[in-house]
Amino acid sequence: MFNDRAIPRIDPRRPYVIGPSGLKRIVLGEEVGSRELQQNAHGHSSVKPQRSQGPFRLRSLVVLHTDRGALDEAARETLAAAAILASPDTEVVALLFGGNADSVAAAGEAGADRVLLCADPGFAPQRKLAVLAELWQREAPSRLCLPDRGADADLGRRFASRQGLAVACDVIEVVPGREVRSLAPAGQFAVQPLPPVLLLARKAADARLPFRGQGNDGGVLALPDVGERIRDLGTRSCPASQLALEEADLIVSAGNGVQDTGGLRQLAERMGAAVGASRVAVDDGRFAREQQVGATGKTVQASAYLAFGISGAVQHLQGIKECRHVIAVNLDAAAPIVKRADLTLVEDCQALISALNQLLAAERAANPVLETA
Ligand SMILES: Cc1cc2nc3c(=O)[nH]c(=O)nc-3n(C[C@H](O)[C@H](O)[C@H](O)COP(=O)(O)OP(=O)(O)OC[C@H]3O[C@@H](n4cnc5c(N)ncnc54)[C@H](O)[C@@H]3O)c2cc1C
Repeated sequence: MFNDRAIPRIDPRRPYVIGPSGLKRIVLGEEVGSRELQQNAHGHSSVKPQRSQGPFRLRSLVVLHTDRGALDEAARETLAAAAILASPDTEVVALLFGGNADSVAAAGEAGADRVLLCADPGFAPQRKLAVLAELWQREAPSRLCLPDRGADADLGRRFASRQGLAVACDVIEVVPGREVRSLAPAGQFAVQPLPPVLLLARKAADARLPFRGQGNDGGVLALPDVGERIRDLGTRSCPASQLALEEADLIVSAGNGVQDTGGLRQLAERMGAAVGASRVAVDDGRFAREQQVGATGKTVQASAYLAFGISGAVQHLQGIKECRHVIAVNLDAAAPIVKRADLTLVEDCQALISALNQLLAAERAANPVLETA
């Protein structure tokens, strides 16, 4: 175990990183790659060069579940990592579950040289394992990369276990030909010899590659009927109010500027959002202690954090530093939250909460399906 808080990442903008042990860790093809990137950045060329023209002798396989054909950031990062680690004679082959023609092009841009598509029947691990096992045998890749999240992580672990292959999870760094480093608790990371199956943590690689893959269409793989014995019971949604704040993707949060707490709770319920609060609003008894966000409350990671009447004191901002988008509603255009927010509405929050509630109520009345959703 190493104790190193400054965790190095695979960054294609740099041809390599020298680690604490003095090892050159990440090889970004040739040094030419970084010069091409600089040229692109200065507008000398808008088309990215191909990582490799081939011919290919080896293969690296990436398996991804798309979101209705779209590649999310974790998928792009995994393709980028595979492409960064591939030698010029290694072809990056991507298998996309639920992909379409658009995803073939997107995967090519993200670093794939050949893209294979396969239907996604949902949770069907045995059928997917059969496809993957066949592909593994046919292509004989030297490495399999998947994002360590959701369906990809599940399939990667099952595949490694079924094939008796060593696997590294939560990988944040790869030393080509040698070892991988994975996240471990308390700012540490664990080191293990480079295994054939890599499950990559978020941000293990920068998805903005200075090159692209060949993006060839490798055709469609059929899902074999292997008599799936695992039954998919589907997913059930629970009211956002029952969700732990740390798990919520959308949070409506109230500060001292919110007087209409009933209206705010109603808005959160109608938006399917969890409710958070500043310490002042909690101390005042308007919200429960477990709803407090900040240094002495919860640290949240929502995609969108709506801050109503919150000044944005440093202790509060500490709790929302990992939120993707922050929208602030405040009467004071100079409040500190404005600097952190991606969008600020200089507006009375009572009036806005009431208007949004009316809007959502009217929308539900016009579309009763939303009422039961
Ligand atoms: C050791 C320590 C730990 C702390 N930990 C935390 C913590 O974990 N979390 C936390 O939140 N705080 C914490 N605090 C408190 C923090 O310093 C602030 O006091 C607190 O965050 C302020 O809460 P607020 O923004 O809701 O209230 P205020 O500072 O009172 O701000 C209210 C804001 O609402 C705006 N406003 C008022 N009326 C309206 C209206 N009608 N419409 C729109 N906007 C309006 C105002 O312009 C203002 O910006 C901590 C403090 C200390 C010392």
